[in-house]
Order: sequence, then structure tokens, then C-alpha cells
Amino acid sequence: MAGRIEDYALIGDMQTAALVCRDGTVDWLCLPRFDSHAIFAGLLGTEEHGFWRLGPAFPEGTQPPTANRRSYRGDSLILESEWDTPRGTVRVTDFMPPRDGAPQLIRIVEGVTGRVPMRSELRMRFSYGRVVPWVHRQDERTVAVAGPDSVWFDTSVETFGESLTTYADFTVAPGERIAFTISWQPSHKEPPPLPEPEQSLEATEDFWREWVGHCTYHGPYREAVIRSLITLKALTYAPTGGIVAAPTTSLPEDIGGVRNWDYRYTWLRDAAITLSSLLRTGYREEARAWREWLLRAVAGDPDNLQIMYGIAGERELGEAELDWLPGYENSAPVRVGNGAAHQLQLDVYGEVTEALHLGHMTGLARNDYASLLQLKLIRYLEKHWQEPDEGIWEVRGPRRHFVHSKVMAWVAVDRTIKLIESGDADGPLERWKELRDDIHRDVCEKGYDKERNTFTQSYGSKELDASLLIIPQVGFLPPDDKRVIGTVEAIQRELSTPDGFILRYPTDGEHAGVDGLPGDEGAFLACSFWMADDLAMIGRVDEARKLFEKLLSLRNDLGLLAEEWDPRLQRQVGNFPQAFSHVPLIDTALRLTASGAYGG
Ligand SMILES: OC[C@H]1O[C@H](O[C@H]2O[C@H](CO)[C@@H](O)[C@H](O)[C@H]2O)[C@H](O)[C@@H](O)[C@@H]1O
Repeated sequence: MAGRIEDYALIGDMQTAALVCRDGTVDWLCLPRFDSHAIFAGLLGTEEHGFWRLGPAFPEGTQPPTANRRSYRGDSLILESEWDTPRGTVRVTDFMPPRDGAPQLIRIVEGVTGRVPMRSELRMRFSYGRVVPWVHRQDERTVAVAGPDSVWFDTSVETFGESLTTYADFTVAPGERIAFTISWQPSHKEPPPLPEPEQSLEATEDFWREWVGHCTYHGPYREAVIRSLITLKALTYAPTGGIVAAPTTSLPEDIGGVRNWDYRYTWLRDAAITLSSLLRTGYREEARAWREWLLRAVAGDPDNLQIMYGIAGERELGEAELDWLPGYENSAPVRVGNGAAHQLQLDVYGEVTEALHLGHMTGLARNDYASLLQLKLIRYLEKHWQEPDEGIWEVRGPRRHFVHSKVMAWVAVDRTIKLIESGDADGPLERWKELRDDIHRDVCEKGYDKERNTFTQSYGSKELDASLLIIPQVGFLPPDDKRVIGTVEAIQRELSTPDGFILRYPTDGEHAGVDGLPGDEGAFLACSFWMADDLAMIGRVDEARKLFEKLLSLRNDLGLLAEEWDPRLQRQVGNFPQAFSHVPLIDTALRLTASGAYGG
């Protein structure tokens, strides 16, 4: 049975990622890319859908023991889990080396004390648990083949097959190290080279040490910031510069419900804010690579711009349901692909332009095509900003005039005016200044409820929406504007969970179905971080710090966050780990550090 979402650790090679549970089971791994079919999909089904457990042997009919301790090795993505057993202590080190050839998942067992009986249980099921591969021995190696894929299993200990599973039973003595590796290769090609686990471990450690060494943040929240940065780096797809929103599909926002989506794609919104965080903490190479990705992905007519793409810029992300998978804790359907790809979401123009603007401000080497793209986006917005859209939350209901979308359209125009004023691009300055004023006026007239002194979710509606918290952050209005303070107070009053976290918008009771979906959802972590930002901006810094530190306490033992927090079940929900949660964590840490609001 899959663990709780927060029971999982992330390991990855910047092309794909695996989730490892506390009991040493890998329950999720797609090969060779984030968005490929899973060979271990136990996370969304049962053991029959594929897993790889490596840990102390345990009696049949009982649960596998969970590790007594686990942590990443220093500031890396190398996971170390330790079990204390009646026979001694054993450590398993799990990692995926940054790719240089065939993708590999390596697990090294190390005896610490005593002689510990161990078991490896490997059940590969290709095509998200649907296909039992043909497993056979070739040149002293075990290989699993199905269609285009082959996965090679290498270890020095004896293995045997039983019930369509490959086992190894062995004992590990103190100081002894025994490695297990799986490597993926297209099935029509020669076998991948034999793995070199110890050298790969050293190279992986060096890679992360070097990468983390570039971080420019040295404030009081450094541990949390570094772990979030490593997580974001792990979500980047190195060959193209694309960034996935999360490495999973269909971890539910509502346990047992239908709010299950595939996040293994590059959203312009999520990637743009990720880039902004990386730029603010000294990481320019990723920003440059994503800008190149962006230029390739959106090439052509801006009328054809999508709000998300595949990690190499693919446009067709057709949504489908995998009906043979029961779903995480029976949360069905399990979806692959994402139907939101063809929605109209006007805010993405603002987020993309803001990221390009920050690149410009922080001295990222000038790219004329990026400036041209920015101008093209504004020409598009000029014609379309008055249209209703699906908005930041990608609602499945009817289009609306979302206030957040219009505010972000204002951001796009504002930042482009700044680009022109800096002399780095040419455009109709006066016309666009008028456009900026028109959008501002429109939002303040139609998106603000005078009686309640709050901005609203969409024009003419009475609903609130936590995305409005970005209004002072993007400079649409100053933090001391009474409409900003009124909005922050209204959101805090009406969208807080009992433990003080923030919902995106109400979905229960009389509000059911406002997003076009049945069921309820948890507190949205990004919105909760935005609340901390706003509280700091309006001078309530103590409260801001307390909320931020409470949010930090929701991270799992390895510092990882899913998309949401279920206040009733007191557990993480939604895809995991989620860039959209780790980005605001970094941003809020930077803001609180800058305001001196920490330390007590
Ligand atoms: O709420 C319905 C929508 O939920 C998902 O979108 C959410 O995740 C995106 C990726 O992090 C994020 O950009 C968006 O703001 C979130 O609402 C899902 O991907 C959509 O298909 C779905 O309609």
C-alpha cells in the first residue's frame, strides 16, 4: 500500500524523478522522461502496478519496517535511510546520477552494525502498471523488455524470479557495500554499459555540492531555502530548460475525490515564477536555459500561445484517464495529459513578462528575441485583455473576468513600458501607458466591492480569491492602500482554515462548484505564503513570520511540500513535490529576511 504523500522522498536526475517511501519502496518512476510512462506506478494503484522495495527482510504477512532515520546527504538529492533491526543497523543510499548516458537509479546497501538479513523485491510493470514485461537473463544481467523500453537490473548478489517478481535475499555485514542498479535503454539498442555505482555516487555528490555553492542566500532560513532550490532544480528538464510543475500525476487535492491532475508539464506561469526565484538566489544559467526554452516553445503567432507545453515544448497534451489504476487511496480518475493546455489564462502574460523583466534587471545577457517576444505579447494583450478567461486556477467552469488575470495583464504592460523606457526595445510608449491606465481603472471600478472594501474574484461577483494577495506584491497598488488592506483582511477572515492557512477560494457549502468541479480541497500552500508576504508588507511582520514558520512546519521530514494541506486530515495533498509551493517559500523567506522579520 502506498504511504502518505509526506512519507515520500524525491530523488532525480533532472530528466525524471522517483519517489521513495519510508519503508524503502520506490513507488513512482517514469522513464526516460518525467512525462514518460511509469515503470513503478504503485503510488496510484497497488503493488501489482509496479514497485521496488529494498530494506531489511521481514516475515511474510507483516508490513515492511519503516526506516528509523532518513535524510538527504548534506545539501544533495542523495537519500540515506537507516534501519535499526534486532540483528543490527543497515543503511540504504538511493540516488539518480545526473544523466550522462542511460538513466539510472542506484541503491547501495551498507552494513553499519551486526549482520542484517535484507531483501530486494523488484516488480516492474511498464505502461503505468498495465504491462508485465518479458524478464530474462542476458550476459549475466537481468533485463525486462516491453515494446520500446528495456530496463537492466545489475547487482553482485544472486537473484531469482518468482510470481513475476525479481528477488534478492542476502545478508550485509558491517562495512560491506552492495549495489543495485536499474538502467533504462531503448529496447532496440545495445545493452547499456555496466553501472559504476561508487563512482556515480561521488560524481552525484560533487554535482550537488558545486550547484548549491552558487546560492547567494545566506539568511536565517537557509536550510529551507536550499532544500527548496534543490527541489526546483530537480524539477528542471536539463536537455531543454523546461520545468515540470511536479513530477507526479493525480496525487489528489481531495483524498478520494476527482481533483487529480497531471503536473508533468511546463506551465508558463509555474516555470516563470520558478525562474524568478532562481534568479533572486543567484542561479542565472537555469534562467537563461528557460528563456531559450520559452522562445522555442512559443515561437510563431502569439495567438497560438498555450499556457503550458510538454517539457521539450510539445503542444499536444491531450487528457486521458487510466482506468486500470484505482488511484491514490482510491482517488480516481488517474489522468495523464492536461486539458487545461488550451485554456485562455491571461495572467500568464504577466508572469512571463515579469520573469523576462527580472532577467533584464539582474543583467541576464540581452536576447533581442526575448524583447521582441515581450512586445508581441503586449500586442496580443491589447486586443484580448477585456475577454473573460479561465484564470490562474484553470477553472473548469465558464470563463469569467478574473480580477487576478486583469491585474497580471497590467503587470505585463507595465514591465514592457519599463523595458522600452530602459532603451532596450522600441514600442508605442504613449499608447501602452494609456493601456496600462485603462486596465488599472477597469479593475478598480469593476473588480472592487466598495461596500465590503475588498477586491473580488471576478467582475460583479461576491466571491473572494486568494490570488488577489499578489496585488501589492506586483506593485498594482501600494501596501498601505485601504483597498489592499481591506482585501488582505477579508481573505484572512473568510478564506482561512481553522489553523490559519489559506484556501484559494471557497469550494464547500453554498460555494460548491464555483470552479466547475465536485468536491472540496485543502489550503493552497502558495496562497498561504502570499498571505505571509502581504502581512509583512502591510506592517504585520510578527504575524507574517509566525505564519511563515507554521508553513515551514508543514514540510515533511525532508523539507518537501505538496500543493496543498488538508486541515481536517492534517496531511499533505496534491501533486508532490510541487514547484508552486517551493517557489513562494523561497520568496517569502527572502522578503522576511530583507525586512529583518525573523529571529524570535
Ligand atoms: O483546479 C483545477 C485545475 O487544477 C490544476 O491546476 C493547478 O495547477 C497548475 C500547475 O501547478 C497551476 O498552474 C494552476 O494555477 C493550478 O490551478 C490542473 O492542472 C488543471 O488542469 C485543473 O483545471
